[in-house]
Parts: sequence; structure tokens; C-alpha cells
Amino acid sequence: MISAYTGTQIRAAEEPLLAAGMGAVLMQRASYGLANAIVHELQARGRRLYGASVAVLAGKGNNGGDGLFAASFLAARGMRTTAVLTAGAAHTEALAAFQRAGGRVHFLSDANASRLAAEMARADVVIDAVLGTGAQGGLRGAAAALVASLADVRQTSGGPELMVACDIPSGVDADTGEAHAPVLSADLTVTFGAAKVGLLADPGADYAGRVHVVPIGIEAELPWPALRRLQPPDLLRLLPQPGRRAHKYSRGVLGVVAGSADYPGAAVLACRGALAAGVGMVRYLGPPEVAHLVRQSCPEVVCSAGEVADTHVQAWLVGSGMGPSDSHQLQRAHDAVESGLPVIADAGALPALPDVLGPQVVLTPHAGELAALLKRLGADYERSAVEVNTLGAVRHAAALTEATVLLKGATTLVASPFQDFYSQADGTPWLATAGSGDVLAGIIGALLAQVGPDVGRFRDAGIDPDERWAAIAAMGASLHGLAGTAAAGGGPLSAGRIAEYLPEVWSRLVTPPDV
Ligand SMILES: NC(=O)C1=CN([C@@H]2O[C@H](COP(=O)(O)OP(=O)(O)OC[C@H]3O[C@@H](n4cnc5c(N)ncnc54)[C@H](O)[C@@H]3O)[C@@H](O)[C@H]2O)[C@@H](O)CC1
Ligand SMILES: [K+]
Repeated sequence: MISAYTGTQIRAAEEPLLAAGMGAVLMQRASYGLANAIVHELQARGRRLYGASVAVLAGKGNNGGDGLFAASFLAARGMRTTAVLTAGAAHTEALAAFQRAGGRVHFLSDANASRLAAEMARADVVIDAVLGTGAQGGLRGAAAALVASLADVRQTSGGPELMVACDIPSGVDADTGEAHAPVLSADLTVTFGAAKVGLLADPGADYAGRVHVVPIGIEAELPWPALRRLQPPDLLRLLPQPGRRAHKYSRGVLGVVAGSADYPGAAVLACRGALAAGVGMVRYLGPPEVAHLVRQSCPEVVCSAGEVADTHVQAWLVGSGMGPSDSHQLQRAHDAVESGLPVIADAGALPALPDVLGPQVVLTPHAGELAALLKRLGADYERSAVEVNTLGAVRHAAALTEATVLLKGATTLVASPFQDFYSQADGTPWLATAGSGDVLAGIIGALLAQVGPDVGRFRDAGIDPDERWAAIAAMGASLHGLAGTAAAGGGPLSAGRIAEYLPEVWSRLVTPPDV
């Protein structure tokens, strides 16, 4: 499990160590870790360190100090070092160390910003150390001009080979992941003490590249994380495993209310996702023509035209492939939510449910659907407003609906109404394909149906059993991403193949390939 913290939490964790006079030690650990990460990255790329060039964009705060100290370590390994001081001043000891190690210093001004950008673009490595957790908003003035022009040069004519963000890409909000343009896109972010929330939420994650955490000794002071990310060992620990005496009913039955005359395939894909994710049985309720197609494609599914009240299940999936005119299906979706059972509510069900739900109801909107949901509940959001602050939007929706809300995207965010957050990014852009969300709904539905009353495994993994719904949604997103990545194999993908690959991905989690 990766734990991420807000900038404020990190600064509070540093406080006792700073009060004990350890500020310089923390900075040495951070900057040494940054230099080492750059050395490893260059070595992994087969690059010689000696004679390679590194340029630091250094702000006046401690983030700039980290960058300058790191460059002085790199100078000791034979790298040629240049710094651009973006604020006319710099951390005193770090600048002195940088100059002692032979680094060249430029002072940024409006007049030289584009010339310095062109010079920095010729470096092998650029360290972005303008703003860290102490940032208020984004880059301004000459620093913004320098970064905009460097980003431009990089996009048009390439170079520098390696862009490294010190702690966080400057301009990304460590607490939310909002990005105040211009922001340099890093290949690697070396972050100190622990991951920052803003590195694991879009759009910040777009700029972070690979995230490497350098421990600096504040770990014991860290509070409960603001956001978490499940990793394969967590899935292994949390996924249901059938007992020896299990039967199909004890394994969990999922009721599916999905599909319509216009979108019958959504019901099929949702059922395939559910079957692939280990549910004991799927019962489909819906129009006869959709049921016919479901039977043809998934003979395992038990189909009927019955009602929710007469259908014995452990969880419901509602909404995939349904529209506003599917009144009977929408009534069933409503009844499923009213049953108090765990429900995954997708697509067409989202506009039709009661305003206030419960944590056992998992809503799975994409950005546009989330904006519409928030608007319906009186919050003023457009799709673009969701996209610039995904974490803020998903938090807001969970607070208003009192449901668990999963926002689909390159990074999938899950918010519980108890303000517990997960971020999963196990997928591939190839997953952005029609029907992919229907399969995700099926997977989450299957996990909800299988969770059962034995929730000790959640407690053992540091998850409050009452808040397990958000973890289950995150597990579903992770499985969906892993299966999609495996199915795509680097190339295109159609949604049905996500379900085809899921059992193999699951079994690889249980039995890693080297065992
Ligand atoms: N506090 C600590 O003990 C440690 C901090 N570390 C580093 O310190 C960073 C935080 O340092 P600071 O608190 O000095 O803050 P930053 O280095 O993030 O920058 C804040 C400085 O820039 C100014 N500033 C804020 N927003 C600005 C903007 N939009 N445009 C221009 N200037 C702006 C502030 O007035 C302040 O002087 C971390 O990100 C990390 O890199 C590490 O060295 C580890 C130890
Ligand atoms: K930075």
C-alpha cells in the first residue's frame, strides 16, 4: 500500500525534527536521495555520469536548497552543473555548496528567460526545484516564462533527456493535484518523506512521471494518510478466496440491472466482468431482448424479467447501458438501492437515484457524469472543473451523496463519505474504449457480492471495516487496470478482453510467476 500525505501533513511531521535542530540533516537526506535517484536513472539508461550535464532551476526556498545540494553531490560524480536562480536568492548553505563544487550560477530575469531556457534544454538532466510543499499557487513572472519556454523547446525539439521534479513538479498543488500552468512534465519525481497526494491525483499525476520516495526519517511522525493506493500484495490479502465447503450461494450472488434496447451489450459486458471476478452466480433482470443476448453470450447467467424484491442476491449492479426512458429498469435500480444491500450504480442510474445514499452504494461516474451529478445536487461544476481538480470533485460528491464515489480516469480516484481516499493507476490508455466501464462495474459488483460478513481481512490491512466499500471499489479499479494492461499487451484492446484476462491476472496475484 502506498500512503500519500498533504504538504501540510508532511510539514507537520517535519516539525518536531526541525525543532530538534535536524533541519540540515533532513535536507542532506533529501538531496542525497535525489542525487542518487538521478545517478541510478542515468546508469539504467546506460549513460556515463562523468561529463554529463545537469541544470537546476532553483527557487529561494528549501525546495531550491534540495536541488542545489543534489547538484553539488552530482558534481562530485563528475557531472557539469549549472543553476538558474529563479527568485534572485537561494538557500544560503546550499548555494555555497553548489558553488564550492564548481557550479555555474545564472540569475533569472525577464530579459534572459528564453535564452536560459534554450541553454537548459541542452543539459542532459534538468532538476525542477523552484517550488515544493511551500508553494502558494503556481509559477509567476520570469520563472513562469522560463518554464513555459523550456516545456515548449522540449516538446518541439527534444532535450533535456531527463527531467526530474524535486519533491513535486513546481506548480502542482501537493494537497490536491491541481496544476497551475506552466508546469514541467517530469520523467521522474523524487519526493521526500512520503508520497504527496498531488502526485497521485490528476492532473498532478500527469506531470509527475514515475514517483520515487526517499525516506528522510519523518516516517514515525506521519499521521493517518490522506490518500492510499493499493498494490498487488494488498489485492492478494483482500481478495475473497472460496472456503473448501463453499457453494455458489455462499460465494455471493450478484443481481444485474443493466442494458436496454439501445445498449444491450452493456449488460453482456457487465455480466462478463462479474463472472470473471469470481462471483458465485449472476442473476440478470431486464427486458427480454437484452436477457436473450445475455443468455447467448453468457450462458452462466440466470435471466428473468422479475423484480428486485423477489430476487435473492448479496449485491446489485445497476445502470450500465440504461437511459432516462428505461423506466422499468430505473425503478429496479431505485429498488436495489432502497434494499440496503451493497450496490454499484453506473451510467444511466446516476441521474435517477435518491440524492442521499449510503457508503455501501458505489457510484462510478466519469468526469462528465460526475459534473452532472454535482450540478443536480446544487454544486456548480462543469466537466472541465472536475478535470482540473479531480480529488476536490470526488470528495465533494461523496460528502453530498454520503455514498462511495469512484471517478474513472487515467488515475481512478475513490472517495468514501468518511473522507477515506484511494487512487489507482494500474491501467493503460488503451482502456479508454467503449464498454470498458461496463466491465469495471461488473468487477466491482462481483467483489461487493463476495465481501460477506467476514471483514477481518480489511481490518488486518489497516482498513476500517465500515469503510471497506471504498477499498472494494479501489480493488475493482486495480483489477480492471491490471487485466486491461495484460490484455492490451501494449496494443489496442476491446472491452470484452479485459474480462477474458482477469482470471489470469487474479491467479498471478495468488501465485506470483517466480514461485
Ligand atoms: N521542511 C523540511 O524540513 C524539509 C523540506 N524539504 C524541502 O523543502 C520544501 C519546502 O520548502 P519551503 O517551505 O521552503 O517552500 P518551497 O521551497 O516550496 O518554496 C517556498 C518559497 O517560495 C515562495 N513561494 C511560494 N509560492 C510561490 C510562488 N507561487 N511563486 C514564487 N515563489 C513562491 C515562498 O515565499 C517561499 O520562500 C519541500 O518541498 C522539500 O523539497 C526537504 O529538504 C526535506 C526537509
Ligand atoms: K519542485
